Amino acid sequence: MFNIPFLDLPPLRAALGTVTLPGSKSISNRILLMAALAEGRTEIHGLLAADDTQVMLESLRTLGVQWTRDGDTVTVDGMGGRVPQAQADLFLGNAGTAMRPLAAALALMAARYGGDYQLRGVPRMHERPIRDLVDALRGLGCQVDCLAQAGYPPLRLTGPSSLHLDTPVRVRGDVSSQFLTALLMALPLVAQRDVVVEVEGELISKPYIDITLALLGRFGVRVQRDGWQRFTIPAGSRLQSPGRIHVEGDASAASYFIALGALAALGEPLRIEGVGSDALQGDVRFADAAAAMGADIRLEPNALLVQRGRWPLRGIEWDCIAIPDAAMTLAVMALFADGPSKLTGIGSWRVKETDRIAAMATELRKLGATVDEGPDWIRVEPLREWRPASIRTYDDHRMAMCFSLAALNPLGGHGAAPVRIEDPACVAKTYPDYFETFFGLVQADAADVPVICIDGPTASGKGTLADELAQALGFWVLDSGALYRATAWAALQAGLDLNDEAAVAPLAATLPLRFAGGQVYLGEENVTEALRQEAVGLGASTVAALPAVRQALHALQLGFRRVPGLVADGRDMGTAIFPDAPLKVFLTASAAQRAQRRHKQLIFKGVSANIEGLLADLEARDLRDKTRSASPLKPAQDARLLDNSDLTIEASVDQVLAWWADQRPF
Ligand SMILES: Nc1ncnc2c1ncn2[C@@H]1O[C@H](COP(=O)(O)OP(=O)(O)OP(=O)(O)O)[C@@H](O)[C@H]1O
Ligand SMILES: Nc1ccn([C@H]2C[C@H](O)[C@@H](COP(=O)(O)O)O2)c(=O)n1
Repeated sequence: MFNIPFLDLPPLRAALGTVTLPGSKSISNRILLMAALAEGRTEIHGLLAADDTQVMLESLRTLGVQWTRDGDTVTVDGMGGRVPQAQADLFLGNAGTAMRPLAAALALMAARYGGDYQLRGVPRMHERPIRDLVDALRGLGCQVDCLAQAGYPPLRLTGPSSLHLDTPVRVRGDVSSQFLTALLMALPLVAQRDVVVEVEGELISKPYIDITLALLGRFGVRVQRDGWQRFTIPAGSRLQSPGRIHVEGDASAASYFIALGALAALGEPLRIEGVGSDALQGDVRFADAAAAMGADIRLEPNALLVQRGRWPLRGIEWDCIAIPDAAMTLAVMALFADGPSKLTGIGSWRVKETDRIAAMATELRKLGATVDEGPDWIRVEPLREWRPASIRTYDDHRMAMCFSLAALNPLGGHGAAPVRIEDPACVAKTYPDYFETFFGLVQADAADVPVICIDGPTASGKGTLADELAQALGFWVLDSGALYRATAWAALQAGLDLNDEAAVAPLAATLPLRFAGGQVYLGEENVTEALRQEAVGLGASTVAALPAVRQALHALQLGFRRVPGLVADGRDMGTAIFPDAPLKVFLTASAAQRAQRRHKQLIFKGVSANIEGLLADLEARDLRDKTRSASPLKPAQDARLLDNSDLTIEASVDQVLAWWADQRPF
């Protein structure tokens, strides 16, 4: 996950490949709660691993429910209708799918058996209304207190108290369908007689109620539904584990990849695995809206294949009442259309992680779009001239994910503007690896992918600086010295003369080199430590002087220029490999300082070294690197010089980040 203040996306041109969706958030949290309330043990496969499911799991643990995790399988020992802990204080972050159902289940259990539970969350959770559920629970006889503001969390649920199950429970359905879901999941706990729930007002997000009913069915509870106004939980209903259950892929998350396919899968379709025509989730109907905009979509039972169809996309008017979460993606797709698009039925956006209508309108305007909004609708004009924009995400995972699609702007006409996503880690709520997955599918012109070059002599701190910059910006790193070191090491292993260009160059051209998890492998062998030996460094300096070796490693180095960007460390990054890089830094420090740093580094690793010897080796290496004819070590004409002899690592990093910030258009 990119746990950094912002992530810059370069302009993107195409998409290709296969994505396997993470488990659905809505299904994961419903199943977790039902499994916890049920009798018996439930093995849940494909559970979403994200913040919202984590808060549910932790809350269940606090309540005394036993569970274990093995990869994406979680096994829950059901508590059979009675919470082991009669008292608990639960923190539920901003997870509506945890707050509402837990509130209903714990209120009923406190009423029946006695108890004292407090439910709280992040500040935004305390602004999200829960009055309709509180009113319904109070109507049932539960004791529910709003601890701060009436109608909002935090809540305190206490008991015992007498429940009135003989008259229908009334709940409003026009703010959030989660209130009804919460009651439907909790009421089987007390259904000694038929319990009737009546919905007041037009029920929104009906497909989510379908999911609830289908999952209750898997847990042995057959709710009778009369239209969308009346639901009966039959007397004697009890949640019983189905044994094993599988969580289907997240259909709301699929919307980003459906859009990606519609915009940018030009030759062959993007394959999206985890949801398809068999999906329980209503958000899969997002595919209808995308198709209406012109996407070419094929459905398989558990997969979607999407490519660009009509182009530009068609502007649409769409009632999104059934697909509120996925509908945000349509608002960004609308930028690529041939006319305006109007999305209606999205009043619930106002009470989600943020006021999504306001947030969406504000951020689309930053890109240059004309946007109108109303209480429950938004109208977006297509964009002709794209502006680089820094997108605020409001701690809302869906803002971050759907605005990643704005980086496809070169496809929209006169674009090619980078897009900055602020606080990209907010995707942790439902899709921690979203950006990694996205980057694995998209393609950009190499010239659009930014590179920061850090060249300089040995032990000046290039590698340290490159790693820190890459970490701060979410970029890839190229340690080009490792390629020369690996060549020297392989040549030494093969008993070659390091000056034998004809023998060493073919070795460089076919190096089975692999970087993984901060380690360097040659074939199956981990050579990380071996390559850092001083003798190998000196050997690298020798083979690096051979033009055929440099030529053999050229294409390999270019291949590291990948979305979202690269920090490249070496001797000729700015002069020979990435001459068009937007920022080149030539990093130096006095030879005495560098010898001292290397000495400290070696002693720390437990390698004995003497400072005079190191200084002599380092000066010999400098001389060879600077005086060779092929790509000698020297600053590029447009390089910024940074002498860090008297700078800390942090100060060097801050300086380069400041130079980088000056270049960015945000
Ligand atoms: N500004 C700095 N101040 C003090 N120490 C530093 C500074 N920058 C780097 N160092 C330390 O110097 C040592 C050498 O740094 P590093 O390995 O990054 O150099 P390098 O230029 O990449 O070397 P090489 O070219 O040999 O790979 C490390 O122990 C690092 O922590
Ligand atoms: N782009 C590069 C990177 C490295 N070299 C040579 C010169 C160095 O002495 C040797 C080892 O590099 P290090 O790991 O110390 O950065 O490799 C080069 O010529 N060009």
